[in-house]
Amino acid sequence: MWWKKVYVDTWGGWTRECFQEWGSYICLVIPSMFMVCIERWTFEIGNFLAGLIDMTELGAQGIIYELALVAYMDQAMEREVQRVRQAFLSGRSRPLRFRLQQLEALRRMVQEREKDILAAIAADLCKSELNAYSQEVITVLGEIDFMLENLPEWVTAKPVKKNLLTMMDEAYIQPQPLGVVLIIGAWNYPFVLIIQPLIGAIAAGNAVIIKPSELSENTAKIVAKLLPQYLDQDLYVVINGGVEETTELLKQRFDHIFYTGNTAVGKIVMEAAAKHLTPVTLELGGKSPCYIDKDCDLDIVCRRITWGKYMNCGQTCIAPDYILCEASLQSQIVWKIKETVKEFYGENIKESPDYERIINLRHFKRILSLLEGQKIALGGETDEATRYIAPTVLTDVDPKTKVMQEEIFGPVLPIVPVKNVDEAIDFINEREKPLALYVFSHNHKLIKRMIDETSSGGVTGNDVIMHFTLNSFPFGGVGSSGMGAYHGKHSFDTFSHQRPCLLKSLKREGANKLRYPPNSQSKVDWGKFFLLRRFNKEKLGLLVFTFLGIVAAVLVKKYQAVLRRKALLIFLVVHRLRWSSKQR
Ligand SMILES: NC(=O)c1ccc[n+]([C@@H]2O[C@H](COP(=O)([O-])OP(=O)(O)OC[C@H]3O[C@@H](n4cnc5c(N)ncnc54)[C@H](O)[C@@H]3O)[C@@H](O)[C@H]2O)c1
Ligand SMILES: CCCCCCCCCCCCCCCCCC=O
Repeated sequence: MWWKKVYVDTWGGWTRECFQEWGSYICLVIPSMFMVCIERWTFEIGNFLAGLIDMTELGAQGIIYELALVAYMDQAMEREVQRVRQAFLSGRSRPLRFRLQQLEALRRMVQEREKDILAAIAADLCKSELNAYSQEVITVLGEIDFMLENLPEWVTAKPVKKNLLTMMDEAYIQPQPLGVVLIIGAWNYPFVLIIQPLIGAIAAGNAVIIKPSELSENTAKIVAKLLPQYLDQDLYVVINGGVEETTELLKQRFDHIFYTGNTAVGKIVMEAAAKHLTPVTLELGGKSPCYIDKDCDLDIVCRRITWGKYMNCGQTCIAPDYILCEASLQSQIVWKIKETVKEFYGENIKESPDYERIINLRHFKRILSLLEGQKIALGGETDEATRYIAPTVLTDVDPKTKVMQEEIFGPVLPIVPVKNVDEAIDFINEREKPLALYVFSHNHKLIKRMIDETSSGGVTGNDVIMHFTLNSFPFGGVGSSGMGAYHGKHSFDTFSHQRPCLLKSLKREGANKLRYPPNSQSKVDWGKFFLLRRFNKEKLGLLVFTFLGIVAAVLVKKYQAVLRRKALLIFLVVHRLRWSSKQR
């Protein structure tokens, strides 16, 4: 029956997760039209009954339970966000000491539970634990250390330059937390993509709801299990679930939404955020081009591209999506990539612990469909049972074919021949702005030109991926590859409000009279003088005179005692001279 599927999906997804995590249970088994499933004690009884009755046999009543579930989910989401907001409003996430403690606790979690985390990532992506460590855990630990080192400096108020009207006042920028932040993660680097933004959000003093990707379910589960054991349970909450649950979650009001994933869903997230005027950071994808100039060392170039393209089986947002180069370079590139693949993964790639698998059957089939009608110069072997796709290179690819119309996100590397760098630049500029751009050449000027004449989220010259590792860089897209950025200080800024604070004195009202009504030409002239530093020529003399007067007054006040002594001395000397001349 159709409802069974819906029912089982829901039961098997967020609902079960959520109730397990909250330590309460759901009641759905009272065979009656009047099912009530709101309060915890009801769930406890219901859960007991659920053990006794096979719910899938309940027929039409299942539909009612399903409706009750949806209604419950609405309320549950709302209550959960409310709970986190209350925790934020308590103010305890704000003090620097608390933020540092939480970041240290997070670091402890990663270190103490490293094995569990690596096992979960490995299970989701068929990834070796060594690779999971170097691609995800290192990044997280590095980011925490960087935050702990710099946070005390970042949280302090920064004085700003003042104008003549505020020169006697206190003016500074105070970074402040935004409030409750929603972080939605993607499956391809399932740990780092939720924990790295979490680090920034904690550092900035926010409360956070994390929604990991349902496709990397092992990592989603381990994060939901571990975080409450180490972090404040009311401020930092994990909600697991799929599209249905994320849709419910997006109906709630947040103070910032940080989303990582594909561009189409990015639009859904932004639309939902717009209903509450919630600002968003969208870490999206796209087709990242890689231009290879003929003036370069092809051995090194191909080794670096092979590493970045086939890492995580091509499922990396900033993997080189396709190569642009002169047609004559193609065969050499294919040959050198082939040699490198052998060097990296051995003769039998399937046996290599360093070669991952495609996340699910849907993506497997999607990637296979991109190969149709293409000239496969390397690879192309596949195995549906294990979702294996060999490192593949396509040559002489027509830009109009499907493989060049969507982000590949798999181990398939098309080469599109271009005549020269001019054509490569035009090719890039005619398409959506990519998340990353790569250019290889000995010619530094050519690299600079490529950077100046194109746009992309980030660029690496003579390598791939590596700009991601530098946390002094803002990491993010531009145009359809995203908006906003994070990593290091950029994360802190993303999750902070830069609040301008001006503290005036209630004294010196004389100067303030200039801005009070009634207005006059003279007041406007003074305004021009104070704010624009522009002088009315006719009044220049008067201004200079006033200024000199002020200077004289200040000097007199400051050197009063000295002047008095000097005046007395002069008087005595003059008096003495006059007296001696009289004597003569
Ligand atoms: N810029 C980056 O940092 C970055 C990093 C990783 C991946 N990506 C991009 O992400 C894409 C791959 O990820 P994905 O999108 O397949 O991941 P995904 O399927 O895990 O989806 C991402 C998140 O969106 C949620 N989601 C999916 N459909 C939804 C809907 N209809 N409404 C609301 N929420 C929904 C999912 O639950 C998940 O949490 C690629 O385009 C890749 O380039 C970008
Ligand atoms: C000596 C061993 C050094 C190991 C470190 C090597 C650096 C590895 C860098 C991996 C970077 C992973 C990229 C993650 C991108 C995630 C965002 C997009 O999907």
